[in-house]
Amino acid sequence: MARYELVKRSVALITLTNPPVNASSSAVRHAIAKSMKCALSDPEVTAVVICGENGSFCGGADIREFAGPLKGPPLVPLLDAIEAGEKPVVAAIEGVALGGGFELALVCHYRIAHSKARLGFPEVTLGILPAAGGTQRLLRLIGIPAAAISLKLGIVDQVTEQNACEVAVEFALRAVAKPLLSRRVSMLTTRCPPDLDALLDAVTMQVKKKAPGVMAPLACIQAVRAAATMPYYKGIKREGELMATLFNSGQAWALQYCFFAQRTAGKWTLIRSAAVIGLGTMGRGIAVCLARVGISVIAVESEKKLLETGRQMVIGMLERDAKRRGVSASLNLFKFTLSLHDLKDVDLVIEVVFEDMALKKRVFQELSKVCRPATLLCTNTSGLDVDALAGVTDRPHLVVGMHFFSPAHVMKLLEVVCGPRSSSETIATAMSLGKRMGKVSVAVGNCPGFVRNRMLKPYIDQATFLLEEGATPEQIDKALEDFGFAMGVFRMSDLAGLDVGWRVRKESGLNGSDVDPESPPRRRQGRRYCLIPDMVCEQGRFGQKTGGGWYMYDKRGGTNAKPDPLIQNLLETYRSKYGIQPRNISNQEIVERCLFALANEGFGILEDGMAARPEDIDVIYLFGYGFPRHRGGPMFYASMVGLERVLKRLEHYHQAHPDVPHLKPSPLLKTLVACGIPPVQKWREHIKTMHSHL
Ligand SMILES: C[C@H](O)[C@H](C)C(=O)SCCNC(=O)CCNC(=O)[C@H](O)C(C)(C)COP(=O)([O-])OP(=O)([O-])OC[C@H]1O[C@@H](n2cnc3c(N)ncnc32)[C@H](O)[C@@H]1OP(=O)([O-])[O-]
Repeated sequence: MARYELVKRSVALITLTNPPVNASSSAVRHAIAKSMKCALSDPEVTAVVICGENGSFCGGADIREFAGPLKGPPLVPLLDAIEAGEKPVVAAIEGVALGGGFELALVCHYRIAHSKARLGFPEVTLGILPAAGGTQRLLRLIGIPAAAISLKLGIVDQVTEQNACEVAVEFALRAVAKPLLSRRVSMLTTRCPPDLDALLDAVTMQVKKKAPGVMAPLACIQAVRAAATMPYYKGIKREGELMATLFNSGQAWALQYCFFAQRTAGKWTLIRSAAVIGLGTMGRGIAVCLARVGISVIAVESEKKLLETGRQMVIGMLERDAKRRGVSASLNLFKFTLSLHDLKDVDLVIEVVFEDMALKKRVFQELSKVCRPATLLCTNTSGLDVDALAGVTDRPHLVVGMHFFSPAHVMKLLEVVCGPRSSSETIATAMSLGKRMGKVSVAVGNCPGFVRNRMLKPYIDQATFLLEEGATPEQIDKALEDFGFAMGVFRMSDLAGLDVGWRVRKESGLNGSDVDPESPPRRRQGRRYCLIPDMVCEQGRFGQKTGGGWYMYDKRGGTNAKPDPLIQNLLETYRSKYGIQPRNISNQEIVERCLFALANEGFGILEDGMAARPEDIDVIYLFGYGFPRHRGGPMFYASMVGLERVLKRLEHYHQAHPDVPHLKPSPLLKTLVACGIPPVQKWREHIKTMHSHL
């Protein structure tokens, strides 16, 4: 609810953390009190800066708490104590400082505001008045009457275009030696015009005319009178009395009701209830994503034991998630069942069963029978044909892919897979549901692997070919990490698990009993194939979860990757078995082969109309594979390198490895080079095939 840290050795930085607007809930007030105590008692700390997380200082008291009894430390003594403290406190205001948030800023000894910050007292719109000294301090600061911008009025000490927090920390360091007395706003005397009574009477008349019968503005005028005529300690008492009357009035209840009603009315949605079929790792993550945004979820499993395990895991995840966000876990939104018949009324179903087409088809056929005709049927397949599933239902237009990435409740990317028969409304609903769940949703076409996984294949293939040719997993990872990836390809594969890819390769006849016995070594289906990943899996090494994969780990689930002599051995044996003379491979070759193959597939995807634009591909890689943001994404990176150079290098590598089709430059890349290399944003104009929905 508030983070406390020491910056520049002597400034205590208190960051309010209560999304979305850092309202001063009881937990936030408690955290402020605790942090201030820490800051004032720590001899290292010479000054304090208070700011809010995510570009918002504080939206005031937490209105949701108004309905219940007051919990946590009351605001007035808390704010008075901040003002009275012996160390300078600076407010760093970005976004909003409203109501109690503005009052918090007013007790700080200095205020630094971003030029776009909004400061004010909207309490009258809630039927109340600023009741933590706001009416008393603001008037002492700016006098009566006052209307102009904050800096001129002297509300803020500095306006900045920069990061207000950083500016405030520097400001705080300079403020350390200065006396605080004149900075305590409650000690100032309100500047009053000589005709105060006449002025306030005139304003009262105006208010009565403009808002007849409305109590809060009139109470505000009385509070202003108190600020003008009484010392602070009496004025604040008067403010409190006026608040007490307003707070329990029907007008305040009605206005606060309107505040929330207005926001609820805007939340119209097609999807109120959903079902998740399959409670494996993915299904559980998806179920949590749905419940987190208030959608009721029916979770389905095929066996009692699996259902019970899934139930316990989901509850654990929800509780941890709710604790982290400081809200209560939405367990009541869940129903767990073994029967698909319970899904007859849901608005949307997400199928997350095993990656097996026949099984998925059976589920979709069954869903067609049990769900009402308007229910959307979504699949979380990571690469199977969405249209083939649509084909077994009675409503192909309502079938769409929603491809989440593991762990689904953490990873931001969602690929919305548009089949040729998915209707625009279906796609729009899936896209908006993704947005509601806080995902970055990208609409993609229905091709094997969709965008993220389709591009990943050539990238990983290159890495394994480089292993054959003489590189080690450590060397390849290091080159990619130096490029900017948080993890190289092998460390990343160990984290994700190697078994899924192994199974997919078996199913597509690339290894196992379906392989043509006549096929030459290290070739499958007419192209180069590296057997090393299969050999690693055959040893039961599936990555971090089994304690070993491309690296070794100290335990199952361990994350500390160490080079494994066993892998080194395996590589040497492999090379000598197939007569490969290992060579020294440069980091440049590693980066070029992996990243140009990745981008080349991206050009292919654009050409096939499976992504609408290069920006979509880049966003998929930023959020779905941790592509280094400062490189812009694979397509933008290619444009930065220069498409001509990318083309030349691909031609060079393809010549050296003619049995690797992924290195053959895509026709779109050639076209773009031939037509003068337009900027990324214009590539779309050169694509011939466009997907109808993208
Ligand atoms: C002691 C002291 O003297 C007194 C007694 C007080 O301090 S009384 C309190 C005084 N403070 C206010 O009157 C500020 C009221 N809020 C606003 O004016 C606006 O919200 C905003 C800050 C200018 C942002 O506008 P927005 O257009 O960007 O988004 P939004 O959709 O409006 O809001 C985004 C989400 O934030 C929620 N929210 C906003 N302010 C909140 C608040 N103060 N308390 C609780 N929730 C709040 C809102 O319900 C919505 O939630 P959800 O719908 O997403 O679940």
